[in-house]
Amino acid sequence: MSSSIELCVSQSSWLSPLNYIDGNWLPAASADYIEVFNPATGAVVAVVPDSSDDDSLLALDAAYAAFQDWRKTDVRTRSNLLREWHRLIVENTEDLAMLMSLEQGKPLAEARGEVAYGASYVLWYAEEALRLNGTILPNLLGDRQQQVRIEPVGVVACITPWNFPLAIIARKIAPALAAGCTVVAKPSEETPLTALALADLAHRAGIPKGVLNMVVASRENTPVLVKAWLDDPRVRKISFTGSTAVGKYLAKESAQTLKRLSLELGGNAPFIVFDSAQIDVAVSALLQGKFRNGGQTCICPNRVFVQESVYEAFCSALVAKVESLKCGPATQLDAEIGPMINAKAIQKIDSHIDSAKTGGARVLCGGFPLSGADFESGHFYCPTVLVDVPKGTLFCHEETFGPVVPVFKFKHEEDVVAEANSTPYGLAAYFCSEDYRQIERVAASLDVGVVGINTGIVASEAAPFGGVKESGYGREGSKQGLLDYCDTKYLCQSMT
Ligand SMILES: NC(=O)c1ccc[n+]([C@@H]2O[C@H](COP(=O)([O-])OP(=O)(O)OC[C@H]3O[C@@H](n4cnc5c(N)ncnc54)[C@H](O)[C@@H]3O)[C@@H](O)[C@H]2O)c1
Ligand SMILES: O=CCCC(=O)O
Repeated sequence: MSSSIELCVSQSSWLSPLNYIDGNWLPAASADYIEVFNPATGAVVAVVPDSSDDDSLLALDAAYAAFQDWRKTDVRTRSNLLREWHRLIVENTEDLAMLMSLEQGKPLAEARGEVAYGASYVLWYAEEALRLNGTILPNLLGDRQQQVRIEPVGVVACITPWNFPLAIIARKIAPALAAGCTVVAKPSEETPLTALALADLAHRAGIPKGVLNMVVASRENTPVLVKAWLDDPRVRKISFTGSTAVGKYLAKESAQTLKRLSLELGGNAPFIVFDSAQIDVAVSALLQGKFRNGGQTCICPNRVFVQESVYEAFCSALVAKVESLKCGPATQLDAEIGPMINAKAIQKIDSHIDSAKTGGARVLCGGFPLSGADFESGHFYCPTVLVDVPKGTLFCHEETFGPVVPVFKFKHEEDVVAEANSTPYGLAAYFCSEDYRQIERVAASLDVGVVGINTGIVASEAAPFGGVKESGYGREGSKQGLLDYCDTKYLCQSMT
């Protein structure tokens, strides 16, 4: 029998938030609002401002003004403010996790994990800020000294998706502030509450007014709100995480003012099981990666390729595990898979499964949305394993973003590597093998930014995270995630 709780956020201001601009909490200039829903129940959790370009320009004015001082603020002060922000995030883990589960649906244990994960980037960049050194070049010119300085790019616009409401925005804001940039941010309209709570904690940490600004808008108003930033030369960088379609639009529209871009876009990760793999290791790696956030993770394995000699053994071990996964709302403490974000997500999953079934795939478990009292909103999908999936089905072209494992059979290493690389995406790839030569060969041949080998969990604040091809460019995490917010300035000074 599972124990259940009420999702209860003790800080009531987090449930009626406003835009955060220049250190103040403001309604939208239009005074319009939008509702935020709990994807597990369909109930309205809160209302937030439906902002437009008036609001995004106000935020930009504040960020631009604040940049003039923040860029000159000594690095120790910036680092200490980030440390204090980190401390408050950790101290408020329970409220942040409850809020995240309410608006995004992920199980509470996973939401707590995301708070720790997101906070780890804030601490990392508080530390890395202290090591952002320039260089004096070797004396080649004799009478002139050459030095290279690292400077903040300026005002950064951060635009984020709904699937990791805390971690993704934290790992943009923290390095931007560490580098000396100021920020205008727009979280997803599906999950703005956690981001606004982070802004509240940044305010309490003492981050000066105007350094961080956050505005929220409906899907309808978002293009006009963001266009004001795209067209304005004061915004020097866009850091975006979301779909490839929107990423391409931002790249095109920001070309007029030649902004720097970091684009963390969609993926279609392959997961390859070679015949030398340990089956139990491969199954558990797949479960870790695939079912994170109910399959709604950009680096989730989306296509599973299994070598023919281990195909039957792997599939039956996999099905036994998948059948035992527990779905439910975050109010049930033993739930492992929460709801999908909305009804459109359920339709997409169904369409991928239908396309595979039409091509001859067999469903070994799941294959349908869940109904009943625990699944009130209709947004829960039964964890699914499909086998004998033919090439060319929708799984091969688009990310599914749901708890579905399509399994493809393969014979030869070179064929599966070609197949793995055969999408326009290049974010993550995984494989399981115990053959060290094969590990080296395959890791080198996969056209992606992130590779998991005998593991399904790869991300950490110390690692550069990001993709190649149509999964985008730029990296988050690691030193590189800080340098992406910096410009290089070369000084050549006469010494005579
Ligand atoms: N590579 C990564 O690190 C990573 C991480 C998480 C999610 N994702 C990807 O994000 C997608 C899921 O998130 P989503 O559905 O929120 O993506 P999305 O692209 O629809 O939305 C992302 C953000 O962009 C905003 N947006 C939408 N239209 C816009 C426009 N015309 N101009 C400016 N902003 C606009 C949205 O309001 C939201 O804040 C998936 O493709 C997933 O793979 C990638
Ligand atoms: O969805 C993408 C982010 C996932 C991660 O940070 O590991």
